[in-house]
Parts: sequence; structure tokens; C-alpha cells
Amino acid sequence: MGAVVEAAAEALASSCSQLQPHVAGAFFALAACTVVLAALLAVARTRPPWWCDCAVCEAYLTASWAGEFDNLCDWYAHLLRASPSQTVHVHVLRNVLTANPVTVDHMLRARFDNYPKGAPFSAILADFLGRGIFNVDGEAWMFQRKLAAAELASPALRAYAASVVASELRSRLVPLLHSAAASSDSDDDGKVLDLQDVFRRFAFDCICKISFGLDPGCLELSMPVSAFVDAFDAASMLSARRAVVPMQIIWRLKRFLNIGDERKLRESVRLVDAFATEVIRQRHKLGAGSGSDLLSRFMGSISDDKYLRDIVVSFMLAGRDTVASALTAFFLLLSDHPEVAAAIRDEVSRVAGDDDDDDNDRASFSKLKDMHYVHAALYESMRLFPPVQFDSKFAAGDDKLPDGTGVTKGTRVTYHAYAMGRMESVWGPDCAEFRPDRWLREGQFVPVSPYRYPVFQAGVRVCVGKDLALMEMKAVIVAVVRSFDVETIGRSSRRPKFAPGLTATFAGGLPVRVRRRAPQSSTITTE
Ligand code: HEM
Repeated sequence: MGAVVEAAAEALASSCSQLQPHVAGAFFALAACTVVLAALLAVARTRPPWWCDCAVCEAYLTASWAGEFDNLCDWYAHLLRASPSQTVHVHVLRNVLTANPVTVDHMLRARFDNYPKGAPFSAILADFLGRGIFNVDGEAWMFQRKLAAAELASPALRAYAASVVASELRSRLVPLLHSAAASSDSDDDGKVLDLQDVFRRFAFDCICKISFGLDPGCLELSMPVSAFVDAFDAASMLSARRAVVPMQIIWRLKRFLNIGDERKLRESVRLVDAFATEVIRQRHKLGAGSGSDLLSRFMGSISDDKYLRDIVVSFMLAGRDTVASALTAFFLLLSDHPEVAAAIRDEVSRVAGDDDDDDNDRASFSKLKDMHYVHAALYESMRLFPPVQFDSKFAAGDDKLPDGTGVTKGTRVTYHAYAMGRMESVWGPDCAEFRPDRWLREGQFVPVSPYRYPVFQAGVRVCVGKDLALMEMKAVIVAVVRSFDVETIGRSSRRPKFAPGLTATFAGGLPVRVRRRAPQSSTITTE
């Protein structure tokens, strides 16, 4: 405990040097409070007698103290598997976690009104996401949802999005892989690429073009990642960190004092704001409704630039990290399962043919919807590695969950998509295996209840970008698997390690070597 208090005091002393003299007095008073809080925290970790000692909390605290949180999601999956109700209440965190499909249905559909995002969640993300769709409930949410759902479903937007993805694949992603690849008959190993970084850049270029008609050119690897992209990543990661501090007062205090992570967050958000404001200014210059992108369409209904900024940022978050995360996990699994890559190639050549010409490329894009095996493999990979690993709501009133767990007003209730994908009770004894066939019946993809597979959430707030995301990801899979063998280096899908953030990101990226396959079509275009 002494070490914890000392470390806290040291951190506070170093933060002090960053302050202006006129706030130093107030700072020292608050510093004293923080040291007391740190001491309380240290005491709490030693589990004094008044602390909850139920089996779940005991397991939580013991593992926490022993530093067993190498992969927090696996640890929660372990807890949930051991629970007869597939739900656990970690009292010390005031968090009910569930992997029970009936309970997920209850919170996301049947009692949706009782499980809003809630004020604690909104406060955590307010600086970064403002009043964007992810961070609001009630009328503000309903308004944005209706607008986004209508625009994303429109044939014009879908055609525009497909042309963006096709052009990004043809002119950037595939040439980049070619330039890094060794050919199948050479001894040269080619370059090592971080495939996660490549997919993040690809997805960012795509979502910016689709959402705002703007091309950030991130996939030009020769260009450094812009200060904006760095700021966006930092803002996302630092906001997520707020959610895991043991007491909310800690980040609020640091925010008030503008020190540490909170100072970095403020600077990052300032850069994100500047970028979003510039995007909106450019669009105003062109005139609302002048482009095919989402922002041009939103401008017809929204005149408040600050509100538009929040929408811009939310779409960047929604469309970039999720897609990049799903694709990275997909190629990690594929590297461990060459038989799945072979089955994908069989399907692509059966459905779209093998000819190396533009007509064939065009055909394969329009035939993505007929590629049931590709669809199944992607769903199977997101079952094991959902980009949004868990998602929380805050109970607006007391409730009893269908599995019998009591919930009091203000309790955080979390559905755990990552754990659900690894539950025998949900997927059977082979739940840990990557087996795309489980989604197929007579060669046709058969969906399951979204409450059993809440990868895109489910119910009233189900993801509105799902179809767009599936199109984009399948187009990438077809283009890459058709022309390249991708071999991961030093990574296994059995022992994933994640970096902290709002979306699942592999710590250390995904280093790969790419090998060109025998000449075949490698580009895809739209009609
Ligand atoms: C693999 C890709 C994707 C996955 C797994 C995914 C998953 C999710 C999940 C879990 C949520 C619920 C989040 C929450 O309530 O906190 C969500 C909501 C949402 N997603 Fe996606 N998403 C993906 C791609 C996209 C894309 C490409 C877009 C936009 C172009 C998008 C737009 C949205 C929006 C606007 C919401 C908010 C819906 C609402 O609150 O009513 N998503 N998504």
C-alpha cells in the first residue's frame, strides 16, 4: 500500500511542475485529496472486511491483485462460463455482465427503455463524441438514427460507397500488397507489413470518403500518419481509459486540473475539432446537398455546425476501427486455417470465375452477395473476435433480469459479445473452434438470433452501418485472398492480446508476410 501512495504522490509532484503558479495552491489542496483517495483505493484492493466477498467479487479482486488481467475479455468469459445463469454481478464495480441470449434480448429489446446509455457513459465520452449518436439517448438519438438509417439504406449512397471501396482496393490496397509481396516461386520473403495498420488506414480512407467526400490518403504508406489520425486514436484510447479508472472522481479531478491523461485528451480533442470544423467548412463552400457523401446529405437537415462536428466524429469512429478490427482478426484466423482460405478461393472462382479482366472483377463485386461461404467465414471470425467486445447500459430503474439477477437503478449492465462467442451453452462444445460451416445449411448462409450473436448489437439500437460494413469487408477478403497468401509472424489466434481502446485492437499489431499467388485478377471494380 505504501508503494501505491508513494507512486501517487510522485505522479502528482511531477504533474505539479506543469501547472501555472496561480493554480498551485488549489492544486496542493486537491493533491492531498487525491493522495487520500489513492490510499483508500490501495486499502480497497486488500479487501477489508466491509468489501463484498461473494465468490464473483473475490475472484475479481484476487485476479486483479495478482495481475491476471492479461486479457480481460478472456477472464470475463471464464467467469461467465462458470455462472449457471450466464450472468455475473461484480458488486465491487457495480456491473452486471451477461452472456445469456435471453437476458441480452431483455436489455436491448424487451426493456430497452430501462437500459439507456445513461449519464455516466455520456460523461465519459462527452468531450470526444459530444452529442453524436453513440453518446445520446431519447429524442437526440432518435433524430440521428432516423436520418442515418434512411441515408445508409438509400441506393444512391450504397452505390457511392461501393464505388469508394472498389477504387480504394484497386488503386491502393492491392497495389500496396503487391509491392510488399514476394512471388510464390521466389526465395525472397518480401517485406513485413503490419496488416492491422494497413486495414486501419484503408478503413479510414473509405469512411472519410463515404462520410464526407474527403480523401485523407492514409493508405499511401510513404506518407506519415497525419497529426489528425494520431489525435483521433489518442482521443479514443484516452476516453476509453476513463471507463476503467476505479473511481470516476479521479479522471474528473484530473480534467479539472488539466493534468496527465486528461491534458492529453483535451489536446487531442482540440485537433479532432479543428479537422472536423475544416471538413464542414469545405462542405459549406461547395453547398449542402452538392455531394453524394453522408455529410452533404445531413447538411440538408442540420444547420448547427457543432452538432455536425459530433456526427462527423461519430461516423469516423463507427466506420474505421470496427472494420479494421474485424479484418485484422479475420486474417489472423485465416493464417491458422489455410483450409478456409482454400474454400474461399473455390467459392470466388465458382461464383465469379477466374478470368483476369475488368469484366470479371466487376462481376465479382456485384456477386459478393452470392458468396455464402465468405459471408459465413466473416461471421464466424467476428463470433470469436467481435470488434466491439462488450457494451454497457445503465439501468434507469430497478429490474429483475430473466435469469433471476436483481438490478438496482444506476447499475451498469453489460452484454459481453466476446464471452458469448466462447460459451458452450450458446455455441456448443466446439465453440472455441473457427468453423465457418456452422453458419451454412446446404451451402446457404443461415443467420442466428442477433441476441445470441450481438456483434452488431441487436434490438432497437442495432448497428445502422452493418450492410455497408459487410460489403466493405467481403470486398477486401475476396480481393486479398484471391491474389495473396498471408502469413502472420509470431501471432496466434489462440493467444490474442488486446490494446486498450473503444474497439478491439491487437497489441503490437499484426505483422505479416504476403506472398503473391499465381497470376489472377487482383482488382475489383464496380459497375
Ligand atoms: C464490423 C463492423 C461494425 C461492427 C462490428 C459494428 C458494431 C456496432 C455496435 C456493437 C454498435 C452499438 C454500439 C453502441 O450502442 O454503443 C453499433 C452502432 C452503430 N454503428 Fe456500427 N458496427 C460496424 C460498422 C459500422 C459502420 C461501417 C458504420 C457507418 C458507416 C456504423 C455505424 C453505426 C452507427 C451510426 C451506430 C449507432 C446506432 C444507434 O445508436 O442507434 N457501424 N455498431
